Amino acid sequence: MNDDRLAIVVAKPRAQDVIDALQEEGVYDADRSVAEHGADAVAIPVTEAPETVAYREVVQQVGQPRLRTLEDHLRERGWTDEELDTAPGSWAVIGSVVLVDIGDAPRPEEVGAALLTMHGEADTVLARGPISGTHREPDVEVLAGEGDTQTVHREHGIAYGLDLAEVMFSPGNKAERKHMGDTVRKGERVLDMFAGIGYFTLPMAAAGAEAIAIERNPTAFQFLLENAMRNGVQDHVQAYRADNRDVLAEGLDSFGEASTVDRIVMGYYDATEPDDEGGYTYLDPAIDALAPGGIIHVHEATPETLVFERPIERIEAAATAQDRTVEVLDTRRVKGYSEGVAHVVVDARLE
Ligand SMILES: C[S@@+](CC[C@H](N)C(=O)[O-])C[C@H]1O[C@@H](n2cnc3c(N)ncnc32)[C@H](O)[C@@H]1O
Repeated sequence: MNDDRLAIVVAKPRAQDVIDALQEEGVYDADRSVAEHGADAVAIPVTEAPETVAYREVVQQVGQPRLRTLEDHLRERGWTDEELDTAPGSWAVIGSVVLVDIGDAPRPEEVGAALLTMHGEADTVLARGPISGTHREPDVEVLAGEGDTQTVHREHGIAYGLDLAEVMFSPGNKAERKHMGDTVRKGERVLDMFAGIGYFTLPMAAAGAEAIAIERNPTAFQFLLENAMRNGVQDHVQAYRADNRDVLAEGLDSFGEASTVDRIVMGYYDATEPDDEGGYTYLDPAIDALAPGGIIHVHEATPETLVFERPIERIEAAATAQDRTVEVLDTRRVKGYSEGVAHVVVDARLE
């Protein structure tokens, strides 16, 4: 473990009080010298975030010290104000990996080293490039650390094993992953058409749903199977490595499943894509497989001017073509997708 991954910064006159409390709680290594930080403050390296009673008492007396920011770290490395303006404002910690959009920042490896110092739980920092292709494969570059891109990310009680160099993980979809676990009922039959490593399948199966998960990327599929076992839900996940259109064209019943499901998740930006014949590539087979009264969760990357209108219109058009009626239950913005384009979800019940 890096010795200086986490540090608290306090004004010098009070620093000794804080050090005493930290030593008492065993989170400060007394053999290490206290680093000078600016003219009037001291950076105190600690081995874990201090959450202890004695520490809180000190904070009550001297005020809340602050954790060192990325800006603090880069300033120490000589970054100018102008350069700091280009430093990343946010990043994600996924298991043992820090994932950062490096943008126009100079000296990315210094950003990597600083982030590694700040995140004691991480051993690798990756710069995130574009995610491309229908398999949604990421392009990443190791900035700092051991370069181990395989990790297990824990979120809302679910463990997601993955290799960030091989498959995507979208930190911005966290609330949506939780929502899918919260929304299913025990015993419900659900179909995850774009399952990936189990982003939505796992929380739904853990909540008691019986899930059919389809994923065509072999690497993501391998993680999906491992993750079902990792979370102890393998008996509630029936996984198919296939194109969902092929599975649905055959009919779920030809695979020994019930012919329809109660709920379908379409976690793919192009889920509402029209086809060349006036229909919809994925919506048509999905609606066909949805039981009367079933619920569909449709994701889309939507231009801001068309937010909610376009995905709702497409769902309605596809449903009408199959003599089904649509009740929109909810609409959500998940995150920004690109300049002027939002990642949105529509939940709808189809009678
Ligand atoms: C965008 S990723 C999953 C995103 C995920 N829902 C999330 O929250 O981050 C979409 C997945 O669908 C898979 N996929 C795309 N088209 C597919 C198809 N026609 N059949 C099966 N899987 C497909 C891709 O390989 C990818 O793993």
